[in-house]
Amino acid sequence: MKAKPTVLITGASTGIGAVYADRFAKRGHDLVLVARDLARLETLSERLRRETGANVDILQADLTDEVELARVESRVREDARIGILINNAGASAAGGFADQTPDDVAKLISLNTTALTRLISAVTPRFIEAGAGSIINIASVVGLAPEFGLTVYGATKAFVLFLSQGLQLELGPKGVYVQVVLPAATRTEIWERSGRDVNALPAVMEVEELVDAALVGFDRRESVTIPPLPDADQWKAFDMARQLMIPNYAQVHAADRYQPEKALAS
Ligand SMILES: NC(=O)C1=CN([C@@H]2O[C@H](COP(=O)(O)OP(=O)(O)OC[C@H]3O[C@@H](n4cnc5c(N)ncnc54)[C@H](OP(=O)(O)O)[C@@H]3O)[C@@H](O)[C@H]2O)C=CC1
Ligand SMILES: CC(=O)[C@H](N)C(=O)O
Repeated sequence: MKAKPTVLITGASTGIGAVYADRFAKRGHDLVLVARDLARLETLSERLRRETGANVDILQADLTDEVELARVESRVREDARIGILINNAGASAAGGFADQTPDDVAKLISLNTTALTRLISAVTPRFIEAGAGSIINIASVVGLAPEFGLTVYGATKAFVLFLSQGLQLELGPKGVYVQVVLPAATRTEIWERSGRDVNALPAVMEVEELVDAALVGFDRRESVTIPPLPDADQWKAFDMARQLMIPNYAQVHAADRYQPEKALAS
């Protein structure tokens, strides 16, 4: 048996997921690649087998389809060789909230949050029992900035950040490492797929640089990795401001500014 855990990567047919596949195969890991486009998955897996000698399995699945998602859940639940889960598959959508139909919105939520959460839920009991395992969740800086105008997409990514931080607190002491990665604009097909021109953006990172930077964070066992953010202290200050509010939430009375008599007087 190989000493290195097998890595299951969702959304591995192209973009960020395909580069993760390349990098983990070159590090000596076997892979399970998940996406819808079988031809692309086969081309990538053949190249990786040839170049690295890795065992590469393919699981063709639309993660918004309950039955197909259940097959991927079974795989992560039952295959004890899988020790790293990369929740990368995701999509964005053009236009503002009012331009998107209820079905558009539901599909984004289903792929970006429900599928990701179900896969973590499926793998967690096994990782806890082993006292080991890693989960990499791909969020986005958009989840920190409603100002970008990608409201539902950003909300799904805020969910991924929150979920990852909660899981770090719950699973970290049980030996499970959870990393959340927040890329900013990266040159992949996601832009064209969501009807936007990547070349119109002011600054775009190349996908290899993004993944290699995220792996530096992974190797350091960082909890939150924001490859494009120049000053790490900005994230620390933001997170500290959030934590400083926590002791102030438990109160018997509403704050003075909400006391009706004081509000009337002001
Ligand atoms: N590129 C960017 O600027 C940024 C990207 N991100 C995030 O990075 C992640 C990867 O995106 P990126 O590589 O850019 O995007 P791409 O569009 O290049 O790749 C998306 C991947 O997800 C797969 N996928 C899409 N829909 C489904 C589905 N329904 N079921 C299964 N797989 C699916 C695609 O494969 P297939 O079509 O074969 O199913 C593909 O492999 C996403 O979560 C995205 O939100 C975050 C911040 C910035
Ligand atoms: C890929 C997107 O749609 C988004 N702008 C992001 O940077 O996450």
